Amino acid sequence: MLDFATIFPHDTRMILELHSPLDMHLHLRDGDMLKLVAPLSSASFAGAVIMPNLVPPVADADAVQAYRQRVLDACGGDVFQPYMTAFFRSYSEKELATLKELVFGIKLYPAGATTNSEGGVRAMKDAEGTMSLMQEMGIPLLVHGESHGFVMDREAEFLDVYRDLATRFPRLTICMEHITTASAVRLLDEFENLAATVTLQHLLITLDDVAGGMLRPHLFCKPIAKRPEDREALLKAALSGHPRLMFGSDSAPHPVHAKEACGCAAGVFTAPIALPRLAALFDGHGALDRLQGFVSGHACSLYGLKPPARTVRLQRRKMLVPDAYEGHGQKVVPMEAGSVIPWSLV
Ligand SMILES: NC(=O)N[C@@H](CC(=O)O)C(=O)O
Ligand SMILES: [Zn+2]
Ligand SMILES: [Zn+2]
Repeated sequence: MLDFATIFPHDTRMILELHSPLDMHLHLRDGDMLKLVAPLSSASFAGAVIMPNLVPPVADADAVQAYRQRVLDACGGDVFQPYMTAFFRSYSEKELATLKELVFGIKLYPAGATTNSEGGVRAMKDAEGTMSLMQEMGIPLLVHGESHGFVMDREAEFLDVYRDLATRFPRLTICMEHITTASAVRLLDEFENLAATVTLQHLLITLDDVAGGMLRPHLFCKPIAKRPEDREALLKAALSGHPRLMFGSDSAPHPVHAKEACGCAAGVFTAPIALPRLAALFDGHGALDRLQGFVSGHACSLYGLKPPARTVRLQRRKMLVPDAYEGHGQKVVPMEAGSVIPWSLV
């Protein structure tokens, strides 16, 4: 695996080759939605960490294996490695031993914090036994880190939980999923066993973009986008190549009728624009050489991943983002629908 992407600046089109890009946090759903969105991820990425918040959640070995097969079937012919996760609950040592062979990690949701998380953890102390087994067995813990407090403060309030877990389980790799605040970026540097993913939207937008003018349902997600200084801190960490910060799109498709509704579902659909939009962002900051690490290298080093060898080529040529993606009776609207991105997949 090469450390750096290959850049061909002499080409007027400017081609960027990414080696085995990975999406470290992805919702593919199931059924017809899975059939529509899986190929849009496998067209760009060599692999992805697949979230388990289906209804019912993916919470045992049989469910993981069956879901993995449905994901592979939906990706068609693309070489794509689904890194499966199981929904956190109290698991026995025997169950964890079986799961360890099948999953990348176990994903903890505080009960009710986000989409399909009702069966999540109600009291963190009930989770300790399983976490301690995970630590012994080397199974990473992925966390949706939000309290049940005021919406803008939920992540900041959860940071004490991360601190506590990182201290009490020093050999457990804990990934703070989709961080949105400057304080979470600072916490990353306090503990070697903490890692984090960050989404495309949280590098680009603030709450102003969601609700500062006309309400933009397709930018509404959990955790909600925060303040300009938070976005700056996330962007700075990503562009500077922070080794424990990884790209995780959190691409979370909901049918258009669930987004354009008086009760709007949380989740931004970014899978098909993620890599071109990231290339445009990193290019705009003169940091294209940092993209390979962000979308693959950091994750491979941290978790010892060996994704399938695949080269994904991007070019500095315009992409018009479709108004919607439709198929299999489903319709989903991507972020930046109808706009032009200066980069595209070759
Ligand atoms: N991010 C979101 O707003 N929604 C995600 C769940 C999650 O990752 O929290 C979803 O599954 O829709
Ligand atoms: Zn989440
Ligand atoms: Zn998510």
